[in-house]
Amino acid sequence: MATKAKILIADPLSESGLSPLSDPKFTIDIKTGLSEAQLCDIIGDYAALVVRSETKVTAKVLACAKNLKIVGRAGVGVDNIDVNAATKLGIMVVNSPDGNVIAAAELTLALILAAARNIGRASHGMKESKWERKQLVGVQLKGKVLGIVGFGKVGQHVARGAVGMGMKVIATDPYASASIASRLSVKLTTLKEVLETADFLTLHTPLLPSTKNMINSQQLAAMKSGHSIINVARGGLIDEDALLKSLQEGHTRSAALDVFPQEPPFKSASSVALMAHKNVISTPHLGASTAEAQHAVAVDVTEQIRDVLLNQLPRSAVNAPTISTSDLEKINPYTQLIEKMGQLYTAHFKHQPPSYELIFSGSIASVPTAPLFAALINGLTKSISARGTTVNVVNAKLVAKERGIVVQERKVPEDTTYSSLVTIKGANGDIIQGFCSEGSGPQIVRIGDFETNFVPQGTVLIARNFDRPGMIGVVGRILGGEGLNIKNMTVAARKYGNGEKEGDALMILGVDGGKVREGALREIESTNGMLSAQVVSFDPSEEKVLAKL
Ligand SMILES: NC(=O)C1=CN([C@@H]2O[C@H](COP(=O)(O)OP(=O)(O)OC[C@H]3O[C@@H](n4cnc5c(N)ncnc54)[C@H](O)[C@@H]3O)[C@@H](O)[C@H]2O)C=CC1
Ligand SMILES: O=C(O)C(=O)COP(=O)(O)O
Repeated sequence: MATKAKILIADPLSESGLSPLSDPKFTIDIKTGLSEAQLCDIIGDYAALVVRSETKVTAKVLACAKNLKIVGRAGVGVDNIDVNAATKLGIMVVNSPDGNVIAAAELTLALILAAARNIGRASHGMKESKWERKQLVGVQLKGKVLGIVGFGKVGQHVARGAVGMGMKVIATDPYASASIASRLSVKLTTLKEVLETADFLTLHTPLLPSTKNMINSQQLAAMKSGHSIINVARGGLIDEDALLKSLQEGHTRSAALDVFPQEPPFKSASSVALMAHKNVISTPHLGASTAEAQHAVAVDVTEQIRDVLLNQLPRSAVNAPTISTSDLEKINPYTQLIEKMGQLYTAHFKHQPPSYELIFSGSIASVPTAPLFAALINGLTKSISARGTTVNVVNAKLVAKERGIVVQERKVPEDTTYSSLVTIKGANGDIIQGFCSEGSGPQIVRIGDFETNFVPQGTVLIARNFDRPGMIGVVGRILGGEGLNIKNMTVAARKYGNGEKEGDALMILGVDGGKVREGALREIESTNGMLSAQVVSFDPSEEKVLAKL
């Protein structure tokens, strides 16, 4: 990396968690509390952005982020990030799916206890010299039913604690594992049964269009009288006006809320009225706020930012495939190979068929191939896309769809002509083949009907000519006249199709000393005996990169 990659930390992060970024390749700016406009003004300079739940990473912010490769969410929920907009722009979004789970579950347990024993009201009264022993008689948790909506990581840990306190725990989650539930002595059931049986209801789903306002007046009415509701997930899951009405009617006994539709909630009339109710305990989104959780989420995210800025795949991307480090090591040389094969395909065959077969033979057939698909799309579209368009594992599928490119992948592990061979075959039968060797990296072994063996690097001129004496000399003279050197040369003979009957060959020349001008290329092409000529420039900066992101 020639220039330092700039990283913006836009929400408060644990200082101890920043150590993965203490590398001379990076500069870190900490600027918190920025408005959308302020963020738009400065984000263009940054390669990485780190946020928690406060900063809203909107489509507008992302559109201004011309150099942004990655947004790191130091926490679980990514509802403050426009993930779709990021995906379209090829910007990776990563989070920390585990770092604050225990913290969120422990706050939930604290709030269940607080709601059962009126701790908020009692503490508040004591500050006002009120000794309210009679008014604040609570309920016992042992033997009561805890209903969990969303039996993921936080929900499961809450269940462990609640079972430990002698509660009966039931949960609803369409994707929950029955074996985990049974191991934790939790009954998995429908939302209807959870609502009808729970004495305490706790929410642990993400905020999604399908979960927004999932607890509304209808659901509250279905619950038994005297229940308590705890929300340490997201404010938008509960209809606040409906909950306030239910509290006012005494149908809901108490509520404990850590999260609100707008945060801070003080400008929202609904939130303010709800928080003011005597049986509501509220906390300022403290679910993840323990020293341990903040250290864990910061390390989790800064490590991934470091990896992505060094062109490696992260371990928990929200909008890209996750690939193990060992698979990634195997894939890396092939991402370069396939990107170059794609580039060669577009340059040499001068057309883009609507569909391709991407065939992996030998050992490469056994690794996950999503980055290789992305490398193909990048290579095929590189010379014909607007400059600066990023194609990577994040947006490759979208770019392919937009350009109407369909790729069928085929894996043939038993084919071992080479230890690993990659074939790109267009719908009309045009083929490029290549493999990676340990010593010299990517190599091209077939272009169309011609068998060859060359390393795709630097500037390469490919000319098809009738196989007759003097052709190489002509090309050498024209290039020499342009001040260009031929640094290596391979002649590829026809091996496939009509074999030698055509009487032509491919000349593949590595050219040094500058660009091959369009005029020189036309002069070569119009030489008697020459059939076609193209130049492909393989970007030297990409020779060393790992899986392209
Ligand atoms: N207050 C705070 O500071 C914190 C809040 N959170 C919130 O808690 C949420 C849950 O976190 P994790 O358990 O780590 O996530 P998770 O992804 O492990 O679990 C979420 C579960 O919700 C389930 N789900 C989705 N839609 C559902 C529906 N309609 N009905 C029932 N279940 C549904 C999913 O199948 C999944 O099992 C996060 O999305 C985040 O918004 C997380 C950490 C801290
Ligand atoms: O991780 C989550 O989803 C949280 O809600 C934690 O939010 P925070 O990082 O504390 O702003």
